Amino acid sequence: MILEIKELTKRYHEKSALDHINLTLKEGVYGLLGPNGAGKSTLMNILVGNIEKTSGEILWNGKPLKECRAQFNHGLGYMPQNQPLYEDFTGYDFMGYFAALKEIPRDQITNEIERGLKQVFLWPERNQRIKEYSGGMKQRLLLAATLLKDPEVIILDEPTAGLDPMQRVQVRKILAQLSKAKIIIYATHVISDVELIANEFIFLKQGKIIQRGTMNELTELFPNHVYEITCDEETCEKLKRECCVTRIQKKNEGYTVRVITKEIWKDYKSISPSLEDLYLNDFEDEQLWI
Ligand SMILES: Nc1ncnc2c1ncn2[C@@H]1O[C@H](COP(=O)(O)OP(=O)(O)OP(=O)(O)O)[C@@H](O)[C@H]1O
Repeated sequence: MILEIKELTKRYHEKSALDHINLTLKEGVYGLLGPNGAGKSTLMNILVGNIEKTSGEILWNGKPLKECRAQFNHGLGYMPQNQPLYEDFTGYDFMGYFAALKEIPRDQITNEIERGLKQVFLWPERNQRIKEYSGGMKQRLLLAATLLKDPEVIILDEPTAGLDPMQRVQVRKILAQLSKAKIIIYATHVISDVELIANEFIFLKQGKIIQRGTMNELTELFPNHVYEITCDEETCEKLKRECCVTRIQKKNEGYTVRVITKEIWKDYKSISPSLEDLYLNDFEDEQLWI
């Protein structure tokens, strides 16, 4: 399975939402990270066929996607942002509706719905109306509908939007249990959602890929720029003014401050960067400083 994206560009009038994107995706989980307006949804909408690209090429197993769109979409599960739900349906009926849309054969529908609802731990609530579901239950139902028919390509646009930390963990666990023989593209600006489950990370900024790689590959590119310094309040304030501070902990002996620096500080011992450090460094101009 191979999805190749070559020089993909999408322009809205003069503005490039995607600017010559090149990506080769094989089986694995890809964390697509970037702030608001980076181009994540545009990329996913082009892949699923909702919008037209301006230029570039997408190949699915070596064939231009436009020549095998029906076949590609047949094995695709897409969970867009802000997907509407039929609030008067029960969870079970909603799955039935999606199963029909996905043309699951009649004799398999019952089993598929049961498998799907159990997978997201909603089987006991299957006969409740969706309007009685919590936000987390609704997201899990949408995920179950997306996973119907066991798609080989799964595209998720902010699947944990609006969820509390426990519910985020639940969604992460469901995704981590899926078969490895899939291409999963998971777009988010919440690092912790993908940090543990993605094999590779793609950082998108203003329509361009600015970083791409495994955690090791990305962190190796960024040695000696992250420090954890124990200091007094005055130094802590100075660091906040002058550096990118990503965490402050108040302790008995003072403050422990996690800092990303542009220069190498020879007097201090650097620590390994986390994915969040890399993200904050790359998108520093778009973040609020602590
Ligand atoms: N229909 C449209 N017309 C004009 N500009 C658009 C349209 N859709 C998206 N854009 C612009 O394209 C850029 C990329 O938007 P996109 O929605 O892909 O970003 P995103 O990374 O998904 O953001 P978010 O995290 O907020 O969903 C933005 O500057 C956006 O304003």
